[in-house]
Amino acid sequence: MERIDGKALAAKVKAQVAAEVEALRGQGVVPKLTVILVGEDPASQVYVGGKAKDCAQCGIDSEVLRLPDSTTEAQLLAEIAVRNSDPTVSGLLVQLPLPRHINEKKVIEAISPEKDVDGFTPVNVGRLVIGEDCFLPCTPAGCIELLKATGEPLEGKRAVVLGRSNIVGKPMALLLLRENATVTVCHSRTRDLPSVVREADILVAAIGKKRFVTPDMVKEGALVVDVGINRGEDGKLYGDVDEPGLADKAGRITPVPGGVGLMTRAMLMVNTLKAAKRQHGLD
Ligand SMILES: NC(=O)C1=CN([C@@H]2O[C@H](COP(=O)(O)OP(=O)(O)OC[C@H]3O[C@@H](n4cnc5c(N)ncnc54)[C@H](OP(=O)(O)O)[C@@H]3O)[C@@H](O)[C@H]2O)C=CC1
Ligand SMILES: Nc1nc(=O)c2c([nH]1)NC[C@@H]1CN(c3ccc(C(=O)N[C@@H](CCC(=O)O)C(=O)O)cc3)C=[N+]21
Repeated sequence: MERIDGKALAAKVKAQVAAEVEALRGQGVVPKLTVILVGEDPASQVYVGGKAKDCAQCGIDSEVLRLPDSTTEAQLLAEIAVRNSDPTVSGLLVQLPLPRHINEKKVIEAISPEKDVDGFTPVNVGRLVIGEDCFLPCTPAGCIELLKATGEPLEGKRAVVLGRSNIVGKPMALLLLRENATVTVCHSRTRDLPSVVREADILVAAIGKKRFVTPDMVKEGALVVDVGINRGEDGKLYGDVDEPGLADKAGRITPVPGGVGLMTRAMLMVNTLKAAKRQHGLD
């Protein structure tokens, strides 16, 4: 299979954002992203560092608020409220997962929908479902951009999404539907999953299991988007798809690393720019 270059596409998207940010700054508007990180999760530390770097590349101001693991839910909600009403903050996100003593649902619901650059709040999810303008969740939006970059039409294709989480699988299915693909969603209760997956012209794997998708499950010529980020015992990153095993098949695949993760970050920059423009009546 041929690789779809997420690094190149992410660089292109960020360059476009940077050019628009520069123009906005000329009009006196400075986009800013605030990331709230609670606790010491090592993966989250890495992701948050990546986001700050992307902001710098795009000319977007960024602020990371690091709160200790002992932070109470009430304290976190109070910090969110401060950013919601701070006009210099364009986009606000709370890095997941949160420590167990904090209710994730309550926290997400506290974020102002106009600053919800993750697209996780019920208001944005609802807008997505009914096809209104909204902040698209970054990972599924990045997957669509990677698929479109292949130049292959998505319309009418049979798409299979592996996984039904609120942040990846479910919104992914909605975005593919919007592209006029015929969409099936698989999960842990799906019967005879390999035979469903074999039907896919477009396969999006987001279940969080290292190399779960084996070559026998993949149709010849398929477009495969590998969302999985699994750290192996060797310390390396592995996708949900056995990419080396697909070497001799026709089709295209996004690599891990170098695929969806980078596009997730690029789409966050797109959303932060969009938030800033809207808050200044420029969109
Ligand atoms: N590249 C990126 O930017 C991002 C990558 N990720 C990665 O994507 C992966 C998925 O993340 P996320 O959606 O948050 O994960 P969740 O754990 O929230 O969801 C996993 C989904 O996969 C399903 N599933 C689990 N095991 C099986 C199985 N054996 N057979 C069929 N279905 C199964 C679950 O089914 P059920 O609902 O029935 O339990 C669930 O719907 C992870 O590796 C994560 O690290 C996530 C976000 C961003
Ligand atoms: N509120 C919130 N929003 C998120 O968007 C969010 C989150 N919480 N929690 C965790 C997941 C995961 N996620 C990734 C982001 C970048 C890479 C990424 O840059 N990956 C690189 C490799 C990074 C590495 O080498 O470790 C790549 O795939 O090439 C991966 C995964 C965002 N998430």
